[in-house]
Parts: sequence; structure tokens; C-alpha cells
Amino acid sequence: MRAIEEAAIASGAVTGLELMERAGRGVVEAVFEEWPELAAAPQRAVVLCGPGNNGGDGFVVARLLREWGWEVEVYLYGDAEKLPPDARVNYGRWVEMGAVRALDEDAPDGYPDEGDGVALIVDAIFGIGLTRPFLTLCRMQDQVNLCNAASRSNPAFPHVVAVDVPSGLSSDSGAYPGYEDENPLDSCMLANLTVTFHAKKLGHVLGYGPDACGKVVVKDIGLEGGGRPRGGEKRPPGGAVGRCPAVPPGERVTLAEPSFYRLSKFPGEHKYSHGHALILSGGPGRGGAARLAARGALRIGAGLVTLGCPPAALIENAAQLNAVMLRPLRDAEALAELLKDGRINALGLGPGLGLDRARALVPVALESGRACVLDADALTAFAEAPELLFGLTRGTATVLTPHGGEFARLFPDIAEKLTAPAQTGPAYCRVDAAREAAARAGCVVLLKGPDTVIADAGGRCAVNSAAYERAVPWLATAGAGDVLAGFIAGLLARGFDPRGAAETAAWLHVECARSFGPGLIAEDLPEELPQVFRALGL
Ligand SMILES: NC(=O)C1=CN([C@@H]2O[C@H](COP(=O)(O)OP(=O)(O)OC[C@H]3O[C@@H](n4cnc5c(N)ncnc54)[C@H](O)[C@@H]3O)[C@@H](O)[C@H]2O)[C@@H](O)CC1
Ligand SMILES: Nc1ncnc2c1ncn2[C@@H]1O[C@H](COP(=O)(O)OP(=O)(O)O)[C@@H](O)[C@H]1O
Ligand SMILES: [K+]
Repeated sequence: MRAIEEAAIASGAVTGLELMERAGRGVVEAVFEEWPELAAAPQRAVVLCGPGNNGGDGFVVARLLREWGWEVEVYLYGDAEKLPPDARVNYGRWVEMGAVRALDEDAPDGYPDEGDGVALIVDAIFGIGLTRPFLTLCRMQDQVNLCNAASRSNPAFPHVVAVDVPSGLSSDSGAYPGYEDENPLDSCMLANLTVTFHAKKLGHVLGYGPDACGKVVVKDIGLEGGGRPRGGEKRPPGGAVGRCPAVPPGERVTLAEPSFYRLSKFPGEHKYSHGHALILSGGPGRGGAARLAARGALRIGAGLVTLGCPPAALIENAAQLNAVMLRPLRDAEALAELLKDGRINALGLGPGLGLDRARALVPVALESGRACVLDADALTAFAEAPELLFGLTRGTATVLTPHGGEFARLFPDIAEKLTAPAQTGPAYCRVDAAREAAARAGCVVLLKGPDTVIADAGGRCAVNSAAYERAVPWLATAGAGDVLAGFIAGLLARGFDPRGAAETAAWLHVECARSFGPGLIAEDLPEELPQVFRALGL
């Protein structure tokens, strides 16, 4: 954001003061859009301003609300003399209209309670500039949260709007610096609505962000290269995180979005135009996971999908499969033999594969030069020797799809940094972890979770956020990850590059869960794809 703002200001297109005015106006607009009853008649607001430009936005909001006829109480945390220049100007403008009280640990007693008639609390204490723990006003944070919790059920309580991010939350990571044992959500400032500018920040979608922000509205403040679709371009809602020429691709993080064009099939193509995916499975009684993956690969459009199972598991699998083809595949030698068929262009290994079988087959798969997705057992098999795996994956068209546990087995030092309590903002986050892991493994890493992060070895990164309107808690079900691996294998077979395959698959995976809704089990995910594709207009 700083690079984007500096580029805009340096180009002479806009001044910092104008941006601040637009930001403040955006907050007021978003508040009135969210709660039309607040736009209907002037009411009472409390605006909490901090020592930086976030506070500056707060002074703009206070002034605009006053111009709407509101009664506004303004508090400042910090020293007015030390405010940065634009914030200082807006402080000055406000002071001509009303008082500024000091916000310190005693001030909270002046805080609104039910019946005080305060309709709105504006949290403009810290934005993207939070650098250290914000614990000083815990009691105040508690009180604001009481209002916040209550306002969800009782309109007599004030609504809480956060400017840019809820104060205390690190906008770079979704972490709460300074909280070690305690759950920060118990005492930090939470919001009903968070109004941010230009594009979502990582902190809105990672870690505690979705719980802290309530709902995120992105307001355009006229900066170049926003996350908005260009004319007629089809894009999922939500915009992008940091889509801007001022930020080099290896530093940019976008919200995952599917490649619609490449998902389509066109007349005149035949099944081999869409590739042949081979999913490898384990022994008798353990085939469910691989079958789920195979089904996912087929539904997502691979022209052909073959399941390669140990001979002893042939009958079991034959009884279960129709469109998915079946091949007995005893060992590494048999795999090498099968891969003489050049039409097999993508492999999926891991779900239900078994650790010994994984150790034998993964090297053959990776050395064959085929695009591969490695999940579950194919990752755990290398827990004792991750470098052995990375020696094979480096520079290949491979996607590793660990969940948190598998990630910690392959990248223990990175996982340790990720789980250590944050002390500063920016804090080490899942984006940093996935990028570091991808650089080490030399291939694409997809770190699973409600905030799935997809990174490639060059630092390109996307977050598939399953939060807010895309929350899909029913995806936490056994086998969901197997289907995701199958989706990726299918897209690799269709010729997607590894990063595009991972990003599109993760996005569709969540869309399938949203489309199916409560009661979802893993089997439902592939079967929901046709519905999702139809809704996308494929
Ligand atoms: N021109 C711009 O740069 C624009 C900035 N905007 C707003 O400005 C915000 C960023 O402003 P700043 O960079 O000034 O950052 P902030 O306003 O978030 O806070 C930075 C200040 O807080 C202090 N600080 C950080 N953590 C602290 C802690 N835990 N306890 C006490 N003090 C702490 C820092 O030393 C610094 O003085 C954005 O979030 C956005 O709201 C918008 O007005 C749009 C335009
Ligand atoms: N609460 C949640 N919200 C959104 N997605 C989730 C949630 N819990 C799990 N998921 C997704 O479900 C999948 C689970 O995969 P994984 O942990 O490998 O399970 P399994 O091995 O049983 O298939 C991942 O894609 C993960 O991102
Ligand atoms: K804030």
C-alpha cells in the first residue's frame, strides 16, 4: 500500500491529503450503506484516533459525520503535536469544530453503554502502521467489544467500524503481536465492519483477520491498478491483494482466482486434448482416498483418468469405478513401464498411497518429468529426509499440498517460525511460510486451511480465502483434501501450469463446498463441479 500510495503521490495525480479525505469519505459511505438506519437521521458517534495517518482518517470521519449533523466525540491516543502532516491538518480542521479528549487508560469509563445513545464507534487508532503490540488499552478494547458483540443482536448498542484494520491486528499477517497465551479475540478491538482502501490487505484474510474484521468493504480511493475487473472481464468478487504495477510480481499477493478461459472445453477437441491423469493408490481397503482424487480429476475435465493400484486391490477398485480406468501397478518398475505411454501427462500421488509405496513411487514420478501433485503419504513419506524430496522436486512442475501437520513434517523450522507468537508488525505469516517453503522445494506449495496459500519458487503468491461470504466450515471433512489433490492433478493433465492449477483448483474446491452447503462430505465435491461450472457460464 505504501508503494502504491507513494507512486500515486509522486506522479502528481493526487496528494496524501486528498487520499485521506477519500478514505474518510469512504468510511462514512460504507457505514451508511451497511446500516441505512444511520443515514436516515443524525445520531451520536465516538471516534477513536491514533497517532498516525489512520488517526488522520478518523478526524476526517469525525468532521464528515458532524457535517451530517451528528454529535461526535473524538478521542486521541498520542500527542497531537507529533501527528504526521496530513493527519495534523485534519486534526486542525476538526479542532475548529469540536473537542479532542485524551484517550488513555482512564478514558474508557466515558465509553458508551447501552442506552447512552451512541450509535457508532469508529476505530481509527492503528492501521497498516502497527509495529508493536497494542495492549495498553485492554480495558477499553474489552468495552468496545462488549458493544460489538451486543450490536450484533441488539441495535441499542453501537456499531463498531474499523478504519483499514481493527487496531492491534497486524495488517500484514492477521496476527496480534504481543499475545502469547491468551486468545487475542477475547480482548482486542473487534469490528462489525472494516472499511479498507484500494484492495484487501493480507491481515483481512489471514489468521485472526476474518474473526476480527466482521465484514470487509473495500473502498476505491482513486489509486491506479485497483482490484476491480476491467470492462467486461469476468472475475470473482473480492478484488485482489496488491494488484499494482508499483509492486513487482514476486512481491504481489493476489486473491486466488480461477482461469475461466482455460477451464472451458471447445468443440472439435477430443479426450486426449484434455490430458491423461494417473492417480496412484495403495493396498486393499485403503483405496477410498485415491478414488476420491481420481473422481475429482475426471470431473474437473481431464480427458482420461487412470487409477494405478497394487494388483491385490484390483477387485475392490473395479467394483467401485466406471469412467475412471484401472491399471494394476505393482511397484516402481511397473510405474516406469506405464509411463512409457507419453499420453499420461500428470500424476497424483499421496492419498491412501502408503508410506513405503510412496517412497518407491514418488522418485519415479518426479524423474519422469510429468507434472505431479504430491499430497498426504507422498509428503509424510519424506518427513525424515525432506531434502531428498526437494532434490527431486526442485525445478519440476510439481505441486505439494500439505495441511499444517504435513507442512511441519517437511518444513519444521518454517513451521516453528509460523507458530511462534508474533512480537512485531509485520509478523511472520502463512504467506511468508508458503513462499519460503516453495523456494526451498523449488516448486509450488499449497498450504491448506481456511486461508489456503499458494506460492511458487519465485515468490508469486495467492491466497484462497474461505472467509466472510466464502466461509465453508463444512469443508473440514475427511477426504476433502484428497479431492483437492485430484482437482489439481486433473488441471495439470489439462495443461494448466502448476501455480494456475493449484489456484484454480483451490478456488473451485471452495465454490463446490459453498454451492453444496451444509451436510457436505468429500464425495459431494466432485459431483458439485457441474453446478459450479454452469454458474460460471462455462
Ligand atoms: N497517504 C497515506 O499514506 C494514506 C494513509 N491512509 C491511512 O493511514 C494509515 C497508515 O498510516 P500510518 O503509516 O501513519 O500508520 P498508523 O496510523 O497505522 O500508525 C502508525 C503510528 O503508530 C505508531 N505505533 C505503531 N504501533 C504502535 C503501538 N502498538 N503502540 C503505540 N504506537 C504505535 C507508529 O510509531 C506510528 O506513529 C492507513 O492504515 C490508512 O488508514 C489513508 O488515509 C489513505 C492515504
Ligand atoms: N474450516 C475450513 N474452512 C475452509 N476450508 C477448510 C476448512 N477446514 C479444512 N478445509 C479445507 O479442506 C481440505 C482438507 O484437507 P486435508 O486436511 O488434507 O484433509 P483430508 O486429508 O481428510 O482430505 C483442505 O483443502 C482445507 O483447505
Ligand atoms: K483501525
